[in-house]
Amino acid sequence: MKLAIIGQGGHSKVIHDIVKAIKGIEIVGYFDDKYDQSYMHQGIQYGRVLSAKNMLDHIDDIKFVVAIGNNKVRKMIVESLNLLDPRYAVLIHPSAIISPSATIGYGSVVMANAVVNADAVIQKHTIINTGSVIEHDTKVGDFAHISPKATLTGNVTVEEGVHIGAGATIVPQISVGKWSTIGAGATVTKNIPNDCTAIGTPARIKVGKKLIGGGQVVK
Ligand SMILES: CC(=O)SCCNC(=O)CCNC(=O)[C@H](O)C(C)(C)COP(=O)(O)OP(=O)(O)OC[C@H]1O[C@@H](n2cnc3c(N)ncnc32)[C@H](O)[C@@H]1OP(=O)(O)O
Repeated sequence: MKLAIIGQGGHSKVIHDIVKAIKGIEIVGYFDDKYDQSYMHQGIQYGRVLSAKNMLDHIDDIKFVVAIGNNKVRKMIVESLNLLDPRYAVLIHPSAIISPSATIGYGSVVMANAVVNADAVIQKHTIINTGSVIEHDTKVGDFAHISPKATLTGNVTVEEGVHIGAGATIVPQISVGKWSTIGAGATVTKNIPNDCTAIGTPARIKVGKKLIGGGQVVK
């Protein structure tokens, strides 16, 4: 497979290592807005993010991955590129364990030692980061990021754009609403609405300096 990597920050270094570990993938382009102009070096194309699309003129079977950790920026770039879903690669580190009944959407990346169990549904352009666990029947929405060592237990729903912080745990049956953030190390025991941040054990919703949960202001 020929692959162009879009984004050249810290997250993309890890994706680069995954690509090398998978074998059989040839990197044919790196794209980032840090490159002022397009140029070719040792057979690899470099250029600004949106110029990645021009690769389609030269390589019919090329695939892309948007290797940017920020969920909103990743979505913005995918929308700007406006490519068909199958143009995006699914990259899974060889040490990850994926159930045969789980599904992983286009553009998603599963990092080393992650586990995705039976009937889990991972949608598009997600990051299933190092050592995270996605348990049976759990759904992870488009553009979500499950950080290292986070655990989504069974039948959890994580909606579009959610960021689950490192080491956080979501207990069974719970849902986390669109574009919300769960702090590192939190334990989420109640449903979390859209567009908010929750921290701690049990997790409370953060409103400015205050933490709100179970209908009462905790602090
Ligand atoms: C490979 C990778 O690196 S993947 C990236 C993984 N990234 C993560 O896991 C980060 C997840 N993000 C966090 O945990 C963040 O701290 C957030 C989003 C929860 C909060 O961020 P902010 O809104 O900027 O909060 P801020 O840093 O101002 O802290 C506000 C208060 O909450 C506390 N706080 C912040 N995060 C947490 C947390 N995870 N758990 C408990 N308390 C926290 C702070 O100590 C501070 O307390 P204080 O007011 O008593 O001093």
